[in-house]
Amino acid sequence: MCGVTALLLGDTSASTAAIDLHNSLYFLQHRGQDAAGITSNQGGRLYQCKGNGLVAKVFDEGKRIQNLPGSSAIAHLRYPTAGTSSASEAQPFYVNSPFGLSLACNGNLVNNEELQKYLDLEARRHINTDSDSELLLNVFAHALGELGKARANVEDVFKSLQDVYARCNGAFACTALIAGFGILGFRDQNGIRPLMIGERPSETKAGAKDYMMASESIALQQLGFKNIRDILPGEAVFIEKGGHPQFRQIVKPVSSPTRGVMNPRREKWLTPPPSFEFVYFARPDSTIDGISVYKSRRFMGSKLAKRMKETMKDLVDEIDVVIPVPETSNTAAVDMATELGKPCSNAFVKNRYVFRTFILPNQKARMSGVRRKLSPIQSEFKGKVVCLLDDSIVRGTTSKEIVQMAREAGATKVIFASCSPAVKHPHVYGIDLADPKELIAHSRTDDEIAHIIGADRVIYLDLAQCVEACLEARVEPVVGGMDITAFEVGVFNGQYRTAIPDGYFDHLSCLHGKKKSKKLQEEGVGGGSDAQTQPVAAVVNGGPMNVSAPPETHKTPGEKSDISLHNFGDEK
Ligand SMILES: O=P(O)(O)OC[C@H]1O[C@H](OP(=O)(O)OP(=O)(O)O)[C@H](O)[C@@H]1O
Ligand SMILES: NC(=O)CC[C@H](N)C(=O)O
Ligand SMILES: [Mg+2]
Repeated sequence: MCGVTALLLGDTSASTAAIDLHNSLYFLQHRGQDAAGITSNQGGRLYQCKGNGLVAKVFDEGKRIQNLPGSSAIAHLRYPTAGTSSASEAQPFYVNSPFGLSLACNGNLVNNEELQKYLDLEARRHINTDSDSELLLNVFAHALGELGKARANVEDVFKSLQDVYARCNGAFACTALIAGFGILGFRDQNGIRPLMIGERPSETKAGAKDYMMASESIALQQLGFKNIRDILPGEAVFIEKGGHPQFRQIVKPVSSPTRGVMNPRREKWLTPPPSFEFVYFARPDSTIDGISVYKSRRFMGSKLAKRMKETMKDLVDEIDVVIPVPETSNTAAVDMATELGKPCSNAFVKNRYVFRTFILPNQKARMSGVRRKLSPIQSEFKGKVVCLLDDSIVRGTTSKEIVQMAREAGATKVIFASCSPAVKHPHVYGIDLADPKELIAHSRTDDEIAHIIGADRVIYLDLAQCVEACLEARVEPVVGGMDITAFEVGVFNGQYRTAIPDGYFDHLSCLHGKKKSKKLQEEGVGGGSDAQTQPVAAVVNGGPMNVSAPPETHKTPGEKSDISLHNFGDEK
């Protein structure tokens, strides 16, 4: 679940877009901890800094931002779902033709093989990594190039996007930069990944406005952007240098009985936001598709408590205390405890120097991460029946460790409650949950799950209640007459929003197996590092990279067009 942003300053002579974008990445760090990057644009030149690691590391605490001049820029935070964790797959991606394009993508495509063939045999474009986002960028670049123009206009950009929507199957919310021309944002026709846009007055040019796009509203809000509106499913927005946003519905939202259909009476589109954003991914201080993440989590907590009172009354009576598993479930815990009529205790302390564990790249790191991150206040557990509350149980890594810690601290009974329904199916739209065998709830009963994690009882929120919680948390009408009636809930019920090609899951399991053995090799179990075989973009500690100059399109006359690539990571 990556994070993307883009900024175009109203003052085209300003050179500071990367400063704000660098800031924006700190607000979205929870969406991807593996890699980060920014591409900026000054005149006809693109500048780039990207690499593996947290934002602070990649940009050397901000020191590298001074090498990213320009009044426009795009940025990315990566949590890999396709390809590998190599620094060469850090984003934004760049292609020189046509015009000099750079793209950052949050999402996951499910027809990569088909796209690879198309790009190889028909479009004749070279793909240098295993990243699906590089495929998407090349589909777009090819369509734009095929128009055969020396200079593109806004209509050309929108027209080329039609090819992206037609060929790319899966989820994508992207920001892109066209050298010397402007910034672009677009969201797939299912609206599976979020993207929004806001505006603020320019600080340096009277009457002009800055425009920024981001995966979550909090990044826009904290940087002073107002009039924040979601980009709609199937919609794109292009902002030309010195211009205003131009919106275009590239394709209609997908029609299905439950979503993306035109409501004939109200002439509104019904759109399904992604449920996992509300359960886990997004920050509670963000609003997505008009729904407050904070409120949705509070409602999930109170609804789960109601379900517990209905289905396990005797056990509820025994509970002494409700204890959230920090950090995401903190928001739901007070409402749950209030509804149950029990005290709530922050009896697990989160180490503030350890980040999210679920999105770490391998199981060993995830397991050691939990103990490093969470520790119990012993007195709050000793001799008590505790109800531990988490937002989700996915692989069971956190719950297993946490239950054990609660018992070690003296709890007499442990009930484990999950604010989301059981995660039984792979996530195919941007969460690294490809292999169902990794999911603790896949083909298991609640009792079996309780046994595995060592709890006396496990209870989940109902899918219908989870959806209700999100619907009740609406705080703003969605623009464009979109109405929300349903959510993307494939992980819970196995019904996906897009066609999944035959053999896709087997293919993913196989890739996953390969990645695992590669990881073991890197860790020395089986020997051999692949440091010699990195794709060319993975230049260790970067330096300018010699690539062909983009054509003279969208450039101020006399300006040079080249790109300085500065990649970090893959350090062995
Ligand atoms: O069953 P699992 O595979 O362990 O996955 C679920 C857990 O992972 C996440 O926590 P994480 O530490 O990533 O983030 P948080 O601090 O935001 O809760 C989530 O909040 C659950 O606690
Ligand atoms: N989580 C995401 O959005 C990942 C983007 C892309 N699929 C990658 O693996 O880099
Ligand atoms: Mg958690």
